[in-house]
Amino acid sequence: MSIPTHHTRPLRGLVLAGGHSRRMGRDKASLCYHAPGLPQWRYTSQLLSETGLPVCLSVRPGQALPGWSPNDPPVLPDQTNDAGPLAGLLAALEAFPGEAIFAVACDLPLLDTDTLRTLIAARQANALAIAYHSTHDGLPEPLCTIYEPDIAPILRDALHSGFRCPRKILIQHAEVVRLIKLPKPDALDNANTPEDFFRLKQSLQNALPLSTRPLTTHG
Ligand SMILES: Nc1nc2c(ncn2[C@@H]2O[C@H](COP(=O)(O)OP(=O)(O)OP(=O)(O)O)[C@@H](O)[C@H]2O)c(=O)[nH]1
Repeated sequence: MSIPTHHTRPLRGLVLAGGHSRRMGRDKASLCYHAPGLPQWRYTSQLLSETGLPVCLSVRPGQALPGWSPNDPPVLPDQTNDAGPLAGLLAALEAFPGEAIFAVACDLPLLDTDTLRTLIAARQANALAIAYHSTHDGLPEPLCTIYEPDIAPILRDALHSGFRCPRKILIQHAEVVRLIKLPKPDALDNANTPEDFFRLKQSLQNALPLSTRPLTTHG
């Protein structure tokens, strides 16, 4: 009889969209980088779906996602108020026991399916989390990361003790975290401020062939 290993557990995508976006000054999940009317929460969810994963959308309690319809993936509210993305992660691990969660922030406009697929292929027995090294400081990137089900007690303890920074949790439990190199160095550049929004939107437009670039960079 084969012994079940972590990487054989079913995997589910989770779009983290429950932030307050205070630095951006408007809801980061609703910003459109790729096409008018395509909010970043839906774009991220589509990327995860393209890798073949079922997806759900992580929100704060009582939060409505603008534009959400029953054709979109289901919404999963946090069980704890104002605890940041850790609350979303834990809500998903508890709602889908025995499943691993691929948690992806909604503020990564340069993310692509290759980056998601590379991380999925890096799952291995005994790694409770699989993450990329940050291009900027080499530390774990906690919000484009696979969390195996057995990491739930670690996250629950952290949440209850008020230690709510997912990156610090991964650093503190480095012995169960597998870190790999990002295939595309800017894939996890995140947009926190209006300046980030315009810079990353411009960078996406510059990557398009000249003939297909829109006339305006605003949207
Ligand atoms: N489910 C859930 N997701 C969150 C929560 N807080 C942040 N996120 C998500 O986690 C990711 C990173 O969020 P941050 O940039 O750290 O925080 P933010 O609240 O969105 O932005 P700031 O208010 O500017 O700090 C984003 O995808 C957020 O939508 C939360 O309380 N619950």
